Amino acid sequence: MASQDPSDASSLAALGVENPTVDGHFDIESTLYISDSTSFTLSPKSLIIRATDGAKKSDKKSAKPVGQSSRRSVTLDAAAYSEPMGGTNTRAIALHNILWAETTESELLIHYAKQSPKIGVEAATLKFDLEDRGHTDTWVERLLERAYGKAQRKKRVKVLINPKSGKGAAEKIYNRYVLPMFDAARLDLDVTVTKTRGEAIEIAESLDIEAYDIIVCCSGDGTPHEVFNGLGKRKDASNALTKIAIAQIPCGSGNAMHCNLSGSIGSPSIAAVSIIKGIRTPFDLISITQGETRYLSFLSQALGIVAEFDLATEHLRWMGGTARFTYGFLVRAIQKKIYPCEVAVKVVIDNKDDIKEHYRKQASKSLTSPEFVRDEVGSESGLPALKYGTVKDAVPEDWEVESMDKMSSFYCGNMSWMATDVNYFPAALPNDGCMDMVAIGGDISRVSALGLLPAVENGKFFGLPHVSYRKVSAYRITPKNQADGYISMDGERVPFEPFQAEVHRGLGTVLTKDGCLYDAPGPQ
Ligand SMILES: Nc1ncnc2c1ncn2[C@@H]1O[C@H](COP(=O)(O)OP(=O)(O)OP(=O)(O)O)[C@@H](O)[C@H]1O
Repeated sequence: MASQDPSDASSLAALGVENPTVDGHFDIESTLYISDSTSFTLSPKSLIIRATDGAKKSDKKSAKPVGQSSRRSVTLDAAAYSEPMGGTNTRAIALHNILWAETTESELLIHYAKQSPKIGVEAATLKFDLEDRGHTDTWVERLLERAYGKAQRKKRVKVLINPKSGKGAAEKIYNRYVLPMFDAARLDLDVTVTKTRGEAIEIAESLDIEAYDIIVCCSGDGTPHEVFNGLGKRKDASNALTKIAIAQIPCGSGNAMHCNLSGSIGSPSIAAVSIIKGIRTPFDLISITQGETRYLSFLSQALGIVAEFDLATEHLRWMGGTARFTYGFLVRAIQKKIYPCEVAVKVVIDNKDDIKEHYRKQASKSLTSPEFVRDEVGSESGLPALKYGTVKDAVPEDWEVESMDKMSSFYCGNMSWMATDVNYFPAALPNDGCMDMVAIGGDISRVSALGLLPAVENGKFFGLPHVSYRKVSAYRITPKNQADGYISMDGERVPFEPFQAEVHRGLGTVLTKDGCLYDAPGPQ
């Protein structure tokens, strides 16, 4: 059934709202009237609230804390209707930003993430008097269905806060910007502030995986690395890595995971909304074997320029991620340092046009029905068996072996963004069973070397002729003729020794916005 449009279409257009009507009429099922003066309409992407001045309520004292672990009242948005629109007040809130909705005896409450120029978004609540209850409860459920889509509501969260990450402000960041959002969305929270290095490994290793849905790391990338490895040490590792999704609130010096999954430039409150609304997505993980050890890498492996500037410029952390990245890269590019090595690779796609096509196909599937693939694992297995053995075994015959005597930078990535503004692996996908490998020879000119970084920043890096970009499923790298050097694994230093890497398709789980892709523009 449809009724005449109760709103002013030009007002909605002025708000940038998509047309909420069906054939020029409002869908009555999506519209709720709670009084003569107040109506709510669900459009495909927004909640449209239309109310006359008399409908607003601004009693701050009546704002109640929400969620069981609230230590902070949500903000009552008294100024919500301060945008007069042609005699009425009309307001649109993106469904992505609707955190929760509920009714009391006499009120309808809508908790949402309100745009904030300073911090991205902040928790706020709209309250309305319920004069006519009508089908309000049914409509509230419909609102939540639309606002959450495929995302799980009321996720049960183990929060790990690393108080030493970044500038040491993780606890403050969590309490100020994240907790109000999580409380508003009714997440079930269990918080631990880590006391020592490596504690996140132990927590993940002994976690009751039936009691939680996600682990949120308020940290840099070192803590998620520990969490993946803690889950990977369990007897039921494969099950645990499938069951528990890992997420990050950016609190460290490197927050690449967050950049890939919520696309924001370091806003903890936007990251919180991405986690609340995040859709479980199978995520490839990589087994690394080095010496006698085996562990998991989720982000990247590097040897050469990238590893050296990342690890050898720790003393320059005060510069901030991008500036330090730029500085370290430039210094080493000018020096034309080389890092001879042998690389043996199981190549999947070695042609940039085919890689673009591979990405395009996956991206178009995300709009319809994404297909997820998880490698087969035994029913109660730990980590999956290694298909290609370890670094100590013979190199498989079908791998391509190259002696790179003038290697400048070897970088292999499992996600797109390696830092804010550094989309080094634009073709990376969460669940294609491939790592993206970029090798750059040391014999390129200084001018070309200096052009690499701006190209990473302006999205032209992928297309540069001297950038070799391949999709691979396994490789081994063996440094040659160097007593010592830097190898970086997810940004952490590991021994300067040969290592082998192998992808396990969909072994892990993350939360993405669309359930399919990283929040990155793709290869150009
Ligand atoms: N209370 C603590 N004291 C000291 N180290 C800790 C503590 N809690 C966690 N850690 C360690 O801090 C390391 C780095 O953490 P994380 O990556 O989260 O932050 P970061 O600021 O980005 O650091 P880095 O740049 O060194 O990776 C992890 O290896 C973790 O084990």
